[in-house]
Order: sequence, then structure tokens, then C-alpha cells
Amino acid sequence: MIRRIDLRGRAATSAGLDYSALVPRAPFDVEAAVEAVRPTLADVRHRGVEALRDYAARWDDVELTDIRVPKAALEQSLRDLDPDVRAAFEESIRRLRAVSEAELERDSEVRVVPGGTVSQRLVPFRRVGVYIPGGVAPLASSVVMNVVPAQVAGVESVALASSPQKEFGGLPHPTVLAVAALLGVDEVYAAGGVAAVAMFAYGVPAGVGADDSRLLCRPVDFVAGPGRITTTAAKRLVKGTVGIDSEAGPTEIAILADDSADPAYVAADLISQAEHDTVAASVLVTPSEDLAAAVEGELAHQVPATKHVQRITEALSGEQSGIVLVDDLEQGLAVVDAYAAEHLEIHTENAREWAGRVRNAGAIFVGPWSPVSLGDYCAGSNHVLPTGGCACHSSGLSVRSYLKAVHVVDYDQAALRDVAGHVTALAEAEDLPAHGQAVRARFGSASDGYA
Ligand SMILES: NC(=O)c1ccc[n+]([C@@H]2O[C@H](COP(=O)([O-])OP(=O)(O)OC[C@H]3O[C@@H](n4cnc5c(N)ncnc54)[C@H](O)[C@@H]3O)[C@@H](O)[C@H]2O)c1
Ligand SMILES: N[C@H](CO)Cc1c[nH]c[nH+]1
Ligand SMILES: [Zn+2]
Repeated sequence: MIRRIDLRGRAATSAGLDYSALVPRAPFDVEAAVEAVRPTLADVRHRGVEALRDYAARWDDVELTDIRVPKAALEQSLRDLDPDVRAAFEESIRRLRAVSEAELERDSEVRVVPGGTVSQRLVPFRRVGVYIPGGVAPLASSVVMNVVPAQVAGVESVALASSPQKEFGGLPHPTVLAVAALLGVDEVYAAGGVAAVAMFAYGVPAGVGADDSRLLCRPVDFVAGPGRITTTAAKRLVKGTVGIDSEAGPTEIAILADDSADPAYVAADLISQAEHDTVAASVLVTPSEDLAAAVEGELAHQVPATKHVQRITEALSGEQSGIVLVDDLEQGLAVVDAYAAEHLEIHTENAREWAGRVRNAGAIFVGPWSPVSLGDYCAGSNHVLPTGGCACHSSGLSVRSYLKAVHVVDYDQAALRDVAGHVTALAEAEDLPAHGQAVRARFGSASDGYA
């Protein structure tokens, strides 16, 4: 069901050994998907509504009537939401909002010299588009994860899109609509993956050949949200036209564990993320052969009892999943750092200490009572996290994702005069004398004496 990779005896100190090339990885990556989705983005950009309808028919088997979800449908979905599910979403929102508010940084001001200050203003994006996956499962919890930090950051306008669903008349899944309504988001579209990303990045006129002043969807400044590999590739392609959050593609879980781990928990957590997608990755890194064997036994026992047995089996037996055997936890730490998992669980003695030494992971889950599923729904952390090794340079979605920092430079005459000589010297050193002259011009002949 799950393959083994034996890295014992292959310490990181061996010349040229690169663990990132040895850990399990999906054979199809975002870069390969980029070329596949490029024509779709161009098509939505040029044919607008017509292209959105065509892709809904091709990919989601839906004849779209409403691309923009009517307000009445949003309100009805919220009224129909099961009270227990609503209570769970309200608690999830409360916890994430508390964490997001604590993350909100304040503006700062530094008095660099007397009469010269540089301050940093944190400015939220004006308009954001969030994508909620709906091809495999309706990820209504992702509505919370995308929208709450945007609202805490102070984003004025949040638009949301999710896959059209055949069984719901072409609208996104009702639970997705209900959570949008719960959070006060009333601009929601039925558009899947690549088509949704294109709509947000370029905007879409209201009809075929419509006047640009009548837009179905105005372009956004920033696109956030997870999705399958094609959706992630579309985000990579529109980056520059708009900002994007991290590349949050097919789900990954890595678990660093020793003999103290409970194999039933480890197996359950590997299965939980394999449930997302046939290309989801579940990786166990351990120095314990006994644990490896026990987890294999648990997988054989637990997987057949799952609802999505086919999907899970395919994910666990794919090239992207595996049990990696290492000499010890030190080597294990090097391996999980090289892998840079979206989610990393630590099931070891002194788990908190090992967690403190991890450099690369989207989010870290410490000990047996902090499973990834808790973070997926109700920990207060965000579940939109970087995948495909991007955790070595990117962070999960947060309030910070929706803010940009602007430096405000405010010097008076004396403070500029004081530093004018340095500006001129640096401009001359770069053979850009007009830069120096722009300062000199302000001081006329009296400028000769500046520093
Ligand atoms: N990293 C994270 O933070 C995170 C969070 C949640 C989910 N996920 C991942 O998101 C993925 C969700 O899967 P999904 O299928 O619901 O994603 P999705 O919604 O991004 O893609 C499905 C949609 O894409 C469109 N589509 C279908 N075939 C296509 C094609 N060939 N080319 C272009 N577009 C096509 C359709 O409109 C379909 O509804 C899973 O892999 C899951 O693991 C990741
Ligand atoms: N584990 C997914 C990626 O972090 C998020 C999710 C949504 N619903 C359930 N799980
Ligand atoms: Zn999940």
C-alpha cells in the first residue's frame, strides 16, 4: 500500500547528497501544469462569460445560468445550514479571528536623524478574490481560512469563487454559500479552478461584447486560496498581473516519529490527508523499523474501512507517498527540512524541542493531541499552506498575506542638507550624476558646504 525508502547510512554529510531529491514527490509538478493552463487563461481573458460557460460545461458538466450567485441563494443556504455545522463554523471563525487579530502588526515610525523619519504603513489590498476548491470535496472550511484574515486585515472588497456543482443547479455547494453568507461575503461566483483565477485576475465583462463599464466581475488586486495543481499553476501564471498567496496545491502531510509514537494515530493522520486527492502526499519519516511495520499494519487495517477507500489507496500507493527510514531523529530532521512539507506532525519524545528545530514546514503539529485535522478546522491556525517544497520560502495564509508595507519618507531641509554629500557620492559611484544633482539643485551655491 505504501512504499519504503531507506536512507539509513546516507547521512547529509555525504558529499553532494541532497535529501530533497530522495524524498517522495509527485511526478507531475506545477511547472509542467503551467503550459497546460496557459491557453485557458488567455481564453477567459478574451472571451469572458462565454469561456466561463464553456469551461463549466467541459470540466464540471454544468450548463451555467447564474455565474454570479444571487443574493437570495446565499441567504437561503445560510437558513438551510444544519445548526450543529453552523455552530462548528462559528467556533472555527472565532478561533481564527482571535489568532488573526493577534497577528495584526502595527504601523511603525523610526526617527532616523533629527528632522528625518521613515515610517512603515501597513495597507490592506483594496480588492481580493478567493478561490474555494470544489472539484473533489466542497471545502467550506477554506471559506473561513481565506476570508477571516482578509477581513481582519481590512480588505474592502472580497469576492469568492468555487466550482459549479451539477447537483445544485450549477451554483457552488450550498455549505460554501452558507459560510460566505455567515461571513457577510455577498459577491460569489460559480467558476472552477483555472477559470476562476483568470476571472479574478483580468475581470470579466457582463456579457459578450459588453461595454467594459458593465463588468460581471471586476479585476482584483490579489488572488488567494488553495486548489489542485492546475489551479496552482494558474495562480503562478497570473502572478505579476495580481499578487498571489503561496502556492497551496495538493495536500501533503509528513510525520516525524520515533518508537514512542502510537501507530494507530500515525496511520489515521496519514490517511486523513490522503483523503483529499489521489495525488495527495503522505510521508512518514522514522528511525524505527518497528513503528514502520506497525503503521503499515494499521494502514492495511484502517484504509478499507474509510469512505473514500479508492482515493486514499491511490494517494498512499503513489510515488508522492512513502515511509522513509532514517538512522536517527537528527537525520529525520534533515529529511523533513529538505522535504518542506505543507503539514509536519512530530510524534517523538520531547516533541516540542524537535518542533522548535524545524526550519521548513507550512505548519507544525506537536505531539499526539495536535493532529492536522484539528488545524484543518478548529485549531485557530490557517489551513491554506504552501505545498511542493514551497514551505522553504513561503508562509501559510494569514493577515500578513493581505497587507502591503509602504515606507513613508519625511525629511526636513536640514536633515536633507546633512546627508546630501553622501547621496551625491553614491550617485557618482553608480555613474548616475543626475541623482546627485536632484539633491544639489535644492541647495544652490550654498550647497558647497554640505557633508
Ligand atoms: N495546500 C492547501 O492549503 C490546500 C487546502 C485545501 C485543499 N487543497 C488541495 O486542493 C485540491 C482540491 O481539489 P479540487 O479538484 O477540488 O480543486 P480545484 O477546485 O482547484 O479544481 C477543480 C476545478 O478545476 C476545474 N478543472 C477540472 N479539470 C480541469 C482541467 N483539466 N484543467 C483546468 N481546470 C480543470 C473544474 O472547474 C473543477 O471544478 C486538493 O488537491 C487538495 O489537496 C490544498
Ligand atoms: N488539509 C487541507 C489542506 O491544508 C485543508 C482542508 C480543508 N478541509 C479539510 N482539510
Ligand atoms: Zn484536510
